[in-house]
Amino acid sequence: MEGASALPPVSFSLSQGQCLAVTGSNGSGKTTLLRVLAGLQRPTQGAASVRGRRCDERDQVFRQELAAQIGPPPVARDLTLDEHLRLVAQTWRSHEPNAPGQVTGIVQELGLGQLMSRFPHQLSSGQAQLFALALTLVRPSSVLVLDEPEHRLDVDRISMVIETLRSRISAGTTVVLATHDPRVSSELSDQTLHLTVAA
Ligand SMILES: Nc1ncnc2c1ncn2[C@@H]1O[C@H](COP(=O)(O)OP(=O)(O)OP(=O)(O)O)[C@@H](O)[C@H]1O
Repeated sequence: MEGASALPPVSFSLSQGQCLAVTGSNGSGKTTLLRVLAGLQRPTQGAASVRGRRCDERDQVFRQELAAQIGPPPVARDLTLDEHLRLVAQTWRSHEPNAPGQVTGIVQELGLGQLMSRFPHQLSSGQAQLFALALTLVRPSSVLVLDEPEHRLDVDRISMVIETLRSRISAGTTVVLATHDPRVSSELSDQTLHLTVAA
């Protein structure tokens, strides 16, 4: 619809190690807000910044700060999960001697060990969701932006994701997540931003 607003006016700031849960009904603008924060979309009004730097995915300094999982990630059909994760870890952590250890740790945290030799198209939808999260966590970041990290997960896997994110937040990572799950919001967030459908 021409002239329709995808996101109502919002304003917030977060300190290091805080978690904001963005809630609201379908179409209220959660993903749009996350896309703005991830620098994938410019707001038509207002501004978003991370550590004083405008959100822009083309800015390499910004990209080093913020990792986002918004929708399914692009994947290579002929690389296994293990190869994907090692590729991302080696790209972002080339100067870290323990880059392979980072992959192992995340695979364990998210219970993906049995799936590492599969291709992405051989995963269930919930397994694909966990893999997408692993791809996001395997690279360094001080800010995580996650769109419905509980999407398609069973209750045990949601607990696993909550624990994984809780440990990142305790270690100082700032998290902004959109969620439809009150448990994710109540167990992780310091602040909640509830969006209502823009007029
Ligand atoms: N590519 C697009 N082009 C035009 N309008 C869009 C586009 N993507 C989303 N919108 C519109 O922007 C508004 C906000 O959508 P958004 O995806 O941010 O909502 P959401 O809160 O994440 O919804 P959900 O809970 O269903 O994921 C909706 O009215 C939607 O129809």
